Amino acid sequence: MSAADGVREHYNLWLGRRQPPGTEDPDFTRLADAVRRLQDQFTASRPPPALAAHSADTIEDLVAALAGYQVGEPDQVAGRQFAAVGRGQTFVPPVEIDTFDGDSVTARVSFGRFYLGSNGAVHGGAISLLFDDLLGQVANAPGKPRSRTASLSVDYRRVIPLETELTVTAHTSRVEGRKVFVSGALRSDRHLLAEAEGLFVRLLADQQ
Ligand SMILES: CCCCCCCC(=O)SCCNC(=O)CCNC(=O)[C@H](O)C(C)(C)COP(=O)(O)OP(=O)(O)OC[C@H]1O[C@@H](n2cnc3c(N)ncnc32)[C@H](O)[C@@H]1OP(=O)(O)O
Repeated sequence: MSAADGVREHYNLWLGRRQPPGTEDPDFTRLADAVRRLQDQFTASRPPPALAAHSADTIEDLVAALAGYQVGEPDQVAGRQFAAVGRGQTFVPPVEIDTFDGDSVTARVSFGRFYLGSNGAVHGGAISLLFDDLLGQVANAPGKPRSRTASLSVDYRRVIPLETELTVTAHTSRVEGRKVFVSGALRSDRHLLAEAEGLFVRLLADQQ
């Protein structure tokens, strides 16, 4: 399967499950996209004081409006909007899944200005976050017991450019008892940029 087949919803891997029918929320998806763009614009902008104050007023009004609709984790929408890039989880870099076969995944990602470290390079923590999330999804793919990250090692091979479409892949390399080892790589069209090795430990009943 590929994204070109028009079955993109099949690759919504979070917890390895499709979004329950009837729970799509296009307005929330739009909101999540707006939050991402706000993060990028905020990071990149140097507004005059009046605009900074006006922006703060506007955002504070929005925070107050949303405060009336707080829900617990089971009812949370953010991170569960599978039609949205990055499933509406605006902390994790915006990943678009292309292929997934149960044990391996290929995806694309482009880091906006929000993820700048310094001197033009993507923040190293954002790369670790990308790998933790994607490798974690592979470890928690459909039919597999729930696991958590015990260890994550990242090798930064080259400076990772902002605002450039990159390919990220992950696959289960081996399983030893409760231990699931997942490998990942981030590439540009010319270079290997970073690699990761993750150890995900399957949870015991009292750890769920
Ligand atoms: C769908 C999801 C997508 C998002 C994915 C995001 C994933 C995450 O970020 S999860 C959040 C971050 N991680 C956590 O909060 C986990 C915190 N840690 C824990 O809860 C525990 O340490 C836990 C559950 C991982 C392991 O604890 P426990 O069940 O007691 O395992 P334990 O018996 O010590 O170890 C089991 C095996 O793993 C090995 N192991 C455990 N930790 C490590 C480690 N850090 N390094 C190497 N090996 C380790 C042990 O040596 C042991 O190996 P063996 O069976 O060969 O002797």
